[in-house]
Formats: sequence, C-alpha cells, structure tokens
Amino acid sequence: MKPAVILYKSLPDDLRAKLDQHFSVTEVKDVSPETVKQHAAQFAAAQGLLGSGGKVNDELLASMPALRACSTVSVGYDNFDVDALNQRNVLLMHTPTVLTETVADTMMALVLSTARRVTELDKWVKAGEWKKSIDAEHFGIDVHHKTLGILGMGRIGLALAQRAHFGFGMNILYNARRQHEEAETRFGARACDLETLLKESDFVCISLPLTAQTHHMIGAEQLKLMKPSAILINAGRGPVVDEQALTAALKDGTIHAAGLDVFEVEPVPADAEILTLPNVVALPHIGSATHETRYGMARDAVDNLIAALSGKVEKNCVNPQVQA
Ligand SMILES: NC(=O)C1=CN([C@@H]2O[C@H](COP(=O)(O)OP(=O)(O)OC[C@H]3O[C@@H](n4cnc5c(N)ncnc54)[C@H](OP(=O)(O)O)[C@@H]3O)[C@@H](O)[C@H]2O)C=CC1
Ligand SMILES: O=CC(=O)O
Repeated sequence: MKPAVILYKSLPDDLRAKLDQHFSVTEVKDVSPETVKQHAAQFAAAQGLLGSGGKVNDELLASMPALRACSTVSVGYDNFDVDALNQRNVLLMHTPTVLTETVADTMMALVLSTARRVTELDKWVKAGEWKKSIDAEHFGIDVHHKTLGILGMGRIGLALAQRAHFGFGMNILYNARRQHEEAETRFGARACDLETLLKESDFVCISLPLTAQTHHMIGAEQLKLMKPSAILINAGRGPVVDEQALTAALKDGTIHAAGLDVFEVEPVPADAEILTLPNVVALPHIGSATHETRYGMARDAVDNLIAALSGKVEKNCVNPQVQA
C-alpha cells in the first residue's frame, strides 16, 4: 500500500502525477485546525505532509501520529516547530539552493527601485504629472560604488554580494555568525559587527532567517545607527525588523527609504501606515516567485518527500539526525 500524505499546496500537473505515483494523496486547502477537523482520519493516517504556509506546531503534530516527514516548498522553515518535530522523529525537508539566485535578483531589484525611486516615479508619470523636465526634487541616489551591508551571508547573501560587487562595483560588508571566506576572497567582503555594518552601509540588506535570535534584530536603536541617506532592504522575514520602528524612522528621516518583500503580518494589512509612505517599495513576498524557480521548488519538495519516506535522504534536510 502506498504511504498516505497530506498535500496543502497545489502542484503543477506533472508533479502532482509524480506524487500520486508514490503516495495516496489527500489535497486540502491548508493545515488550519478547521481543516484538520474536517479531514481528521486522513491527517491521522498521513506519513507525509507537503506544502507551504501555515503553522506546523505541537497541536497539528498531535493530530498526525503517523507522520514521518514534512516537506516545505520554501527554504525558510520558521513555520515549523523543529523541536517538536525532533521529539517525534519527524524529518523536515526544505528547498534551499534552487531559489537562491532568484531571491538575490529580487533584492537587487529592491536596491535599484528604492534608490532610483522607480515605483514612485512610475506612478507620477502615469498620473500625468510629467509636464516638464524633472528637477532635483525627483532625483534618486547612486547605487554603483556604494557600500552594501548584508545581514546573513548565507546562500542568498552570497548571491547578492556577487551581483553587487561584480555588477555595481560595490563595497561589501557582512554580518553573520561565522566567517565566510568565499565572500571575502571572491567579493572582497569585510566581516563586521552589526553596529559597524549599520553605521557604514548605504544599503542594509537582510537575508536572515527568522529565529528567536533574529526577531526584531533591527529596531529603533539600530535604525538610529544608520546613515540618514541609507536604505533598508528586507527579503528575509518581516519580524526581523520592528515594523512600527521602521515606519517611524522612514517618516522622520532617520533613514532614507526601504524596500520590503516581507512584513510582520502577511498579507500586510491594506491600511498599514507603512504602505502610505512614498519612500517605501512594497512587494508581496515574491522573492522566489518566477515560473522557473517556483516550479523548481515544487519539484524539489516532491523529490524531498519521496527521498524522506523511502529512507534515502541525501540533501535538503533540516534535521537529518532524526533518521537514526
Ligand atoms: N523573500 C523571500 O521570498 C524569501 C526569503 N527567504 C529568507 O531568506 C533566509 C535565508 O535563506 P538562505 O540564504 O538560503 O539561508 P542560509 O541558511 O544559507 O543563510 C542564512 C544566513 O543567516 C545567518 N544568520 C542566522 N542567524 C543569525 C544570527 N542570529 N546573527 C547573524 N547571522 C545569522 C547565517 O549565519 P552563518 O552563516 O554564520 O550561519 C547565514 O549566513 C531564509 O531563511 C528565508 O527566511 C528565502 C527565500 C525567499
Ligand atoms: O520565503 C520563502 C522561502 O522560501 O523561505
């Protein structure tokens, strides 16, 4: 008999067919308590769980006693209670690498669009405001040869450093927990403490995961250390930045602008004050959202679940120790 799995994200047809070949699949819309209640027998019998979004916590795991592996269609796994998974010997698979270059492209797009006021001036032109040649009121700031500070020099941070260094001749600073020799040798990146990075960078770019240590790592105190001309880019996770403090800093000129792909609450409420600010470029968490990359992530997530449930995990596992 094929192992039972719960699918909580729709997949391209060919990948869904592959999943069906290996497993007996129940597709649900999410993993909320209401959905679990509606499909209690299927959740109870499932050995695998594949999808993204929604909390996978103790409460959900208690309703899935047969679960052996989760496969998330994302690299970030802050939605998962990893300790609870470890206690139950449940593997957690994710999709690093396949999305790295695409997310770095998105971050560079935010750097350029905030510095050169692309979205703001696009709205201005379309509103028929372009009546004579523009003056200093509409000028942006240069990106090339400036200093770009990266918080989190992991896979995405490295790909961003590559673009900024080779494409734009930028100086690279970084802050991480350990030294990243590759970044230093290839891109001349300089490791520094958070305070130095914030003080010296023209662009502060966040590609950090959300953890207890990174939650609100950037608050009012840290924003005050940044240059008034500096721009903050966040494509890590919203709660890494205290959004209320950021809103205040953008309003009172503590910093110049922000480019945000992620927010403390997602979708960001339509009436959030931060959305009213002209010096904010806001994206709906699209870091990896290209056709090619989202397909690649879904493909890897399917392959990851097949590997996990057949005892053949070689990569993309957050907690390989639970295989023992
Ligand atoms: N906006 C979007 O659509 C997307 C967002 N993301 C986000 O980007 C994150 C990073 O992805 P990826 O680059 O693949 O992950 P990696 O694990 O490769 O990199 C994470 C980096 O963060 C650093 N880090 C972690 N904790 C701390 C800390 N407390 N202080 C300083 N540095 C820290 C790590 O440091 P060290 O190297 O020293 O261990 C590492 O350099 C994801 O977890 C996710 O949240 C990812 C994809 C898409
Ligand atoms: O935010 C997206 C991810 O893959 O993590």
